[in-house]
Amino acid sequence: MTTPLALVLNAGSSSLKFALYDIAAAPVERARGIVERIGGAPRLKAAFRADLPSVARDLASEAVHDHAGALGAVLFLIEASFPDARIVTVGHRVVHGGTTYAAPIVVTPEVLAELTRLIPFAPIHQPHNVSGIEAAQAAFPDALQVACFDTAFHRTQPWVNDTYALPPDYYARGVRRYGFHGLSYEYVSGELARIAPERAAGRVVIAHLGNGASMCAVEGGRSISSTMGFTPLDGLPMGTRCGQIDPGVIFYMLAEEERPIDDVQTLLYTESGLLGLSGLSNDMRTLEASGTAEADAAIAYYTARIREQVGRLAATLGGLDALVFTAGIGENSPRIRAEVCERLGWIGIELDPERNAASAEVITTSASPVEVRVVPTDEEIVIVRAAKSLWEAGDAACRPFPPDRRLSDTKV
Ligand SMILES: Nc1ncnc2c1ncn2[C@@H]1O[C@H](COP(=O)(O)OP(=O)(O)O)[C@@H](O)[C@H]1O
Ligand SMILES: CC(=O)OP(=O)(O)O
Ligand SMILES: [Mg+2]
Repeated sequence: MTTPLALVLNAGSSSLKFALYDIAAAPVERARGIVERIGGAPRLKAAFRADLPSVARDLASEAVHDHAGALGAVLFLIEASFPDARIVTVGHRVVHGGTTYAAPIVVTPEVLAELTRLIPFAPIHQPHNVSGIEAAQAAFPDALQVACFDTAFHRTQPWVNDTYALPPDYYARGVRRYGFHGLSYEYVSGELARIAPERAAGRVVIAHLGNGASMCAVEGGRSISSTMGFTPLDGLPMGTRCGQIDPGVIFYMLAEEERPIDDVQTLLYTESGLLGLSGLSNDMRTLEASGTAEADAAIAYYTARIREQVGRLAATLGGLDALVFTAGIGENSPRIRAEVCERLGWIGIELDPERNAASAEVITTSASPVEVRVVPTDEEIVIVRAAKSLWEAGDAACRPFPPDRRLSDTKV
C-alpha cells in the first residue's frame, strides 16, 4: 500500500480511540477502533473499511489494563492489519496546550518538553498524551507527529469568562480557565453549522458527556464559556472526577484530615464523581442497568448539575437557541437526556419522548422554541484534517503562536 496514511490517537481518561485515514485527497477513513474501559474490564474493538475485509474484532485482553498496554495493542493491530502501511503523519489529541498552544502544531523536542511540563495540570490525561507521542515516534520514526489541543477552541473566550478572581499576576502566569473537549466542540459546532445553520448562528450550548464531561456556550461557532477550568477536574461531576467543589473542602482534607496532597488528588480525580457517589461504577451503562438507590442518586446528582449549567450558560449567552448532546453518554442515553431536560420547560425545551428514545437527530417537538439535538462527535476527523494540512505544508510548518491576550485587549 503506497497511499499516504495518517494515524490518529485519541487518549481519553478511560479509553484510547484510534483511526487510520488515507490522506491522498480528502481524508478517507480506513479503520477505526477503541480500547474502552481502561482500568476496568478493557475491551478492544476495531472496524476496517473500504477495500479491506469489513470485520469487527472484539477482544478481551489481559494486557490492556492501562493506557500503555492499550496503545501497544492498537499498534500491534495496525501493524498486523496494514503490514505495508505508509504512515506519514500521526495526529494526537493532547488535552492541555497551556497558554502557548492555540492551534495544532508539529511536535518538536521543545514542544514535547512543554507538553510534559503541563502534566500536573491534566494528570489523568496528559501523561497518556505524552507517552502516546513518544510511542508513535518510536513506532513511526519518519512520520510527522502533530499535536491537537482540547484547550485551543476555548481561546476565544472573553476575559470575564476565562479568569479567576485572583490577583492579575496569576492570569499572566497561566492560572486561568482553559476549558477542554475543544476538538469535540469544534467538530460538533461545525456539524451544527452544516445541518442547522440558523440555530448554529445563534446561542448554542453543547453538552459533551463522556467519561469526562463538560459543557460549552458557543455563539456564532466561537466558545464563550466552558464548565471546565484550569484543569479537567472542574465543572460537571464525571465518571471518576468530582467536578466543581468548594476549595474549602480541599483545605479541610489537607489541613484537618492531614491527607497527603497526592492522596487528595487521587480522590478527586479517580475515586469521586459517579463512581464515588454510587460506590459501584464510573460507567453510565453499568449505573443505568443496576437500578440501585445509590446508582439512581448518582445519576440524579449528575443530571441536576448538567441542568444547572444549561441555565448558567444560557444566561451567559443571553438566551438559548439550541442544546446539543454529544459523546458516549450524550449520544446514547435517552434517560440522561430526559432527566436533564425534565425541568427545562421554562427555557423553551419541550422534549419529544419518542424521538429521544430513538436518539433522533432532533429530540424536541416541532413546537419546541429551543431545539435539542444529538450530534455524534468525531474528534479524530478534526485531528486528521490538521495533521494532513501540516504534513502537506512540510515539516517546518510550526504555526506561530498567537500573541497572548492582555487584559486591555479583552472585550468584556
Ligand atoms: N448506550 C449507552 N447508554 C449509556 N451510557 C453509555 C452508552 N454507551 C456509552 N455510554 C457511556 O459513555 C461513557 C464513555 O463515553 P466516551 O465519550 O467514550 O468517553 P471518553 O472518551 O471520555 O473515554 C461511559 O460512561 C459509557 O458508559
Ligand atoms: C478533558 C477530558 O475530560 O477528556 P475525557 O473526556 O476524554 O476524559
Ligand atoms: Mg473522550
